[in-house]
Amino acid sequence: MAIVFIENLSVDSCIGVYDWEKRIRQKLIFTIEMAWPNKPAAQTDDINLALDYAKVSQAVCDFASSRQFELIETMAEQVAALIMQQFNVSWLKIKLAKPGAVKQATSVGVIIERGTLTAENGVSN
Ligand SMILES: Nc1nc2c(c(=O)[nH]1)N=C([C@H](O)[C@@H](O)CO)CN2
Repeated sequence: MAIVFIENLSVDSCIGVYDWEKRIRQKLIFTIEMAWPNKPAAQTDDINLALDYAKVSQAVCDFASSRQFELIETMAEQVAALIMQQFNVSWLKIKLAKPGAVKQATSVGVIIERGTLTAENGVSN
């Protein structure tokens, strides 16, 4: 199985349920795992056959920093859809943390998994 991952991608976003939150920007931290058949890229050493984690990271930053939602659930869902559509990813897992949200906790957030793992998208060798 092959997974391309992005760990602790930090983005400032306008996110939150309460009125005061709609007037500020808060830190969101994305950790993303994406299934990808890595063998073609590894065998040819060709970035065009790889899932480019730099391009995915930029797309997530651009999206999350320019959109406004109340719930982190909505943000996670929309980012999942963006990655799956724009980068042809058929399975992914996103952990989205909002570290400043609960004073007594290091972090809070959601984890979602979308799509299916198949032999074609990376579950097997
Ligand atoms: N499951 C969720 N619970 C809460 C969310 C959220 O997005 N998902 N958001 C808030 C507030 O915006 C909070 O972050 C303010 O401290 C509360 N609970």
